[in-house]
Amino acid sequence: MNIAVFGANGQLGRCFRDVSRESTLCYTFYNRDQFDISDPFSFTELNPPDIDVLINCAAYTAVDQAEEDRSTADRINVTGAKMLADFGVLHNIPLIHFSTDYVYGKASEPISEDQEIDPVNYYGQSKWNGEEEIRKSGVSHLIIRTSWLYSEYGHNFVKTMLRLAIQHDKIKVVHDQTGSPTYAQDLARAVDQILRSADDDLELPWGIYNFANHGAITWHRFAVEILKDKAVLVKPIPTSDYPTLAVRPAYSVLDPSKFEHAFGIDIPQWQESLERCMEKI
Ligand SMILES: NC(=O)C1=CN([C@@H]2O[C@H](COP(=O)(O)OP(=O)(O)OC[C@H]3O[C@@H](n4cnc5c(N)ncnc54)[C@H](OP(=O)(O)O)[C@@H]3O)[C@@H](O)[C@H]2O)C=CC1
Ligand SMILES: Cc1cn([C@H]2C[C@H](O)[C@@H](COP(=O)(O)OP(=O)(O)O[C@H]3O[C@@H](C)C(=O)[C@@H](O)[C@H]3O)O2)c(=O)[nH]c1=O
Repeated sequence: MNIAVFGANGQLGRCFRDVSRESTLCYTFYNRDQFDISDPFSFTELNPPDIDVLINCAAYTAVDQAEEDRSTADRINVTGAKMLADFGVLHNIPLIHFSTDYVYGKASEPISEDQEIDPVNYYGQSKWNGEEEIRKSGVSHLIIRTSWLYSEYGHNFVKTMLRLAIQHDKIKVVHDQTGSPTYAQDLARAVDQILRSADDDLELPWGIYNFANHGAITWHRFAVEILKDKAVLVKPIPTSDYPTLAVRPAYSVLDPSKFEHAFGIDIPQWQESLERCMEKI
């Protein structure tokens, strides 16, 4: 099975590169310089008969910047997603795409896929609009909504905390936002597992799924766990003391049970996954 991965130099893309080294599947990776998902000319470089599955790791993920640069967020998260979906429809190639917990509205208990959509920020809105384009296109798709992704690669909260701990003896982190930290390697491995166990016709239970490591934690407690071996004070603060351009949800814990049941994959607890990641950083 031949798989084309776009946005291959982002953190999730790089986790797919790691997973591909131990996989029986044949992956081809395209970084942004090699393939811009929002540029129609990029698509002329692809040879459809050589591709069985499209995996889209490309996205505009700068949550605060998206508030002020909506057109770029739209170009990548909406138009880019649409162009990949249209390419998939034209050549009958399924698309695996990633979305975010930030598409959901207010919640107070673990969020399932049928929870109301009501993004609290523009990044979330653009990701939702991208999802809609994929659904409308008619392409066979998995849209996997994940949250609080981190890994040894790229920009993420775990690496930011480790960097701040070198620069400061006190870090302030919000204690009133709760979510599900998710190790990007677990997500890439799970997708590879799904594709390895698919039949030749690639008959999969297409649709929308949540994927997050099990467990719920605040950003503050997560920072404390990341920095437990460091000589740094992690002070809990309310969100009002950490003003940002974009609003973040107060409660954003994803329920991944639909994914686990559909694909027979057990997703680890966040503590176990964080430990594996920290060993690699
Ligand atoms: N990070 C997180 O916490 C979460 C992420 N997600 C979703 O998971 C997916 C993967 O995210 P993650 O790996 O963390 O994101 P990253 O920001 O680490 O990676 C995104 C990649 O997309 C590339 N890219 C941007 N625009 C284009 C374009 N027009 N064409 C091709 N490539 C492009 C970027 O290139 P460059 O490096 O040059 O900018 C970057 O390498 C995304 O869909 C994201 O929305 C969901 C929930 C949480
Ligand atoms: C760096 C820092 C952040 N914070 C707060 C701000 C914010 O509320 C929270 C997390 O900050 P970040 O900027 O890392 O988080 P953010 O960019 O909002 O992370 C999100 O990224 C997108 C792409 C997603 O899809 C989401 O699932 C989520 O992972 O921690 C502090 O309180 N203190 C700090 O020193």
